[in-house]
Amino acid sequence: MEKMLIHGGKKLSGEVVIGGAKNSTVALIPAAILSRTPVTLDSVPHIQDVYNLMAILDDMNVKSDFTENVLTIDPTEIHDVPLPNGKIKSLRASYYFMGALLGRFGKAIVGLPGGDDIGPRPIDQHIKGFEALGASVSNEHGAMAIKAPAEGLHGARIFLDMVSVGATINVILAAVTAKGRTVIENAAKEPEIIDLATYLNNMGAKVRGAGTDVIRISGVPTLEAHNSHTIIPDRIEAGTYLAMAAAVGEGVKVKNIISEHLDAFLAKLEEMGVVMDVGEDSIFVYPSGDLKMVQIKTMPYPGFATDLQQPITPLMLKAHGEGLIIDTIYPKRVRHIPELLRMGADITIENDVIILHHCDHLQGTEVAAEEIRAGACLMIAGLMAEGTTTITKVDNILRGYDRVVMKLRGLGADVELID
Ligand SMILES: CC(=O)N[C@H]1[C@@H](OP(=O)(O)OP(=O)(O)OC[C@H]2O[C@@H](n3ccc(=O)[nH]c3=O)[C@H](O)[C@@H]2O)O[C@H](CO)[C@@H](O)[C@@H]1O
Ligand SMILES: C=C(OP(=O)(O)O)C(=O)O
Repeated sequence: MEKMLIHGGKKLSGEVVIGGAKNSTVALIPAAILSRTPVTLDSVPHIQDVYNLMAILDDMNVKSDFTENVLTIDPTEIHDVPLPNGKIKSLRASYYFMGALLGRFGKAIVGLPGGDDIGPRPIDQHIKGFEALGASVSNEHGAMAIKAPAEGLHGARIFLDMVSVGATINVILAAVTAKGRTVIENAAKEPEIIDLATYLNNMGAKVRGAGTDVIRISGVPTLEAHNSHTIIPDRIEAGTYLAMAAAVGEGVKVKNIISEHLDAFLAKLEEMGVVMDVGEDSIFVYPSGDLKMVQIKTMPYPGFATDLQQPITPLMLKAHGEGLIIDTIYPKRVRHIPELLRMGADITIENDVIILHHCDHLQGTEVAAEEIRAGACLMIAGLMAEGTTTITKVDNILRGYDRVVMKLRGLGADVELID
């Protein structure tokens, strides 16, 4: 298994271009099987999650081709096969095949997904949504067996018990071809949900209200893609490079950004004293002076993203005073903390509250990227640290960060992957 070596202490400068959003891409690829014609996606990130989804498509006789940043998917010869195991376990978003297969064939057998180990990640709201649309759902030896009634799925009113990105998307995927009208209340409002709705609507679906907490869907019989879809920029990758630029930059421009998607994050950087020029689709980060400690509470969008609490942590270590992080989405998402402690950070956890203090010196050592954003945190810490940081379990980073070594080197970082 590969390891990432970071020789710390170098200042970064120059430009980095953000790729298409992982969390859009991993929904758009399963959604492609709803189309009766080939689908083209542009601005696709080079991440392992994409290759794993392509392998799952292949199991269904759906051929795909990924050249440069363009992914073409041909679902015209799709076979309706069960997907109980294999690559399904390699990522979280494989659960979108539940909604997509149900929408396309009226049935699905899909193994329980893998993905980041960041505390409990139940899928009860997905199941509640499928059942409301008329499907029966059972757990058969660890795989979900979902079946529409003989007359097909019907529209329904579904009030989600909590705001869930995955459940909102899965219900949309199943409902776009259900008979009648579906209303999802307390829906997630993430930009990736708007991206999915735009893509499906361009195939002939009728999804209204994406980006608000009430989504209305009028079912249509079939979908056909006729245009290429350009994926929105990855706001989490962008936030990671912005935090990195503020921590170890000597002037870094982060390009291909929709800054409105990062409002809560940018407000926190400003509160810390990070100086930025926010342009139309890029942000320039000036070298940091004295930074102020802040308190962060993660919330569903448009609040501060849980996926950015770890990437901002090393930057907070540079600030003076006591800082707090409370992750209300995943309170146990603290797998980066023991690794940072071993690098010399001053951090404690009390009742799921992360308490941070200023730290003058991080020391490179061997640390493990236990999940994707823990990995992002450790990359930034490694760049700040003296000496060499060796990050193990680097697959967790590569599954979601587009060409990360090339991008870091482009900014002047001394980084390499070794076996
Ligand atoms: C592929 C993808 O897009 N992943 C993102 C998605 O994950 P994912 O879609 O899995 O996360 P959700 O938005 O569903 O989870 C939000 C919260 O709801 C809970 N919950 C969710 C569903 C359910 O049926 N029951 C339930 O209790 C979860 O445990 C969590 O506490 O949103 C998370 C929260 O922004 C992000 O960290 C992930 O990067
Ligand atoms: C938790 C994440 O991903 P996933 O939902 O794919 O595990 C993430 O991207 O931070």
